[in-house]
Amino acid sequence: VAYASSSSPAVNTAEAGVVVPATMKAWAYDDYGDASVLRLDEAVAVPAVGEDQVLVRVAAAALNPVDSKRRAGKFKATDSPLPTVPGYDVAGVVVKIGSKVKSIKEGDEVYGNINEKALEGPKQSGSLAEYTAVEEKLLALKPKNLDFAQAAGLPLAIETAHEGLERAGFSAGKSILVLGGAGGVGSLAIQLAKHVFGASKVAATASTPKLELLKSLGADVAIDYTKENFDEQPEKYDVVFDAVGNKLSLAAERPTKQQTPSASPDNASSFWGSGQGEKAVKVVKEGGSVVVLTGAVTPPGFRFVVTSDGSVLQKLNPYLESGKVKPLVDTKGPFAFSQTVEAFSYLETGRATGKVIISPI
Ligand SMILES: NC(=O)C1=CN([C@@H]2O[C@H](COP(=O)(O)OP(=O)(O)OC[C@H]3O[C@@H](n4cnc5c(N)ncnc54)[C@H](OP(=O)(O)O)[C@@H]3O)[C@@H](O)[C@H]2O)C=CC1
Ligand SMILES: CC[C@H]1OC(C)=C(O)C1=O
Repeated sequence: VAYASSSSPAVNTAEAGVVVPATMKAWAYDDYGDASVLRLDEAVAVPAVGEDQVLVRVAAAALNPVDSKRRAGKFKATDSPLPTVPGYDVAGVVVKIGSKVKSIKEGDEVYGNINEKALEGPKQSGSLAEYTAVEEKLLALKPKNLDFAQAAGLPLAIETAHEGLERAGFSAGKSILVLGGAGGVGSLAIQLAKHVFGASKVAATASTPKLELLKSLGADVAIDYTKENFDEQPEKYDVVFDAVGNKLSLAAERPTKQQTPSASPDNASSFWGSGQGEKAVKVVKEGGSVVVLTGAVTPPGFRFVVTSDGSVLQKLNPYLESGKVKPLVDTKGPFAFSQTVEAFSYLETGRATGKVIISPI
């Protein structure tokens, strides 16, 4: 199947000893729907490389909720044309560079989120493939101490955590409550707040089995949301970061699950949380802000959509290479490339601890 490419078709030829095939294996879908629309295509055209792009031989990819929401057609109005090869996060080796590429060379080990604007025309040919083409400005050199699977899980989640903290004006000496501290974004929001921004206090929520994990990431206080409601605590915070987000209902709309102390995560298992933004405003200090990633938002809450930026990864690389900030890979993975549907099904339970990784590819 040929995929439209944003650049003039380039002939994939042998360059500098690297043989780039004309076709590749990739996961794709022709229609919107649940994970059953995914198919493994053995002969997808290797994407052409624009003058400002590089071609990456994919070693690992990470799944994000936006992949599932996009496949469900939630953003079809601004999506690129079908068929789609999904996947935002990539880690791999550069095998071809465009004529205007300056800071990356063939053989470099890189990582990044391949879609500058997550919902506005995401690439038709994504990272769940043997090759993907991506703008140099969206990539950074992989941290030397991380393997490809660990690196692949960082870009979109760490860029979201970083952008949310920046937009909230978070800074040293401030306090923060992270809702959903065990997730891809939440686990990085805790670490960045504590170890990069210099938080005076970090509190976070998760279910019972994950409380010690929150502490290990840097949380001073771990709140078990199955036993207590964070919005009934007396403490108030300079920033509340809602990294739980909203549910993904592929089926007909269901009533929003109200979080109650007796609720167990299993009751919410098919949801990405139930949008905690409204309750978050009850525990934010006067003049503080609430970071909302999806769903309803009321002031002092704000919502944003992550922008991919290789320079943010570059800036955070020292924290990653020193071990101050660590990737969290869900131990059910990494999933084999052939197990991508199973991996999406697991992600869509809303119970992933850190990132769901596909590797090797
Ligand atoms: N606006 C934007 O640009 C972006 C938006 N998002 C959105 O943010 C949300 C989170 O994304 P991501 O981190 O990748 O999601 P994940 O799939 O990684 O989140 C899974 C985690 O959520 C936790 N969780 C679920 N419900 C609750 C709850 N009620 N309270 C506390 N923790 C809970 C689970 O912990 P447990 O098992 O203990 O419940 C689990 O560890 C999604 O809705 C996503 O679409 C993400 C990135 C960018
Ligand atoms: C509405 C926010 C949307 O954008 C991303 C990247 C998600 O995961 C979303 O839900």
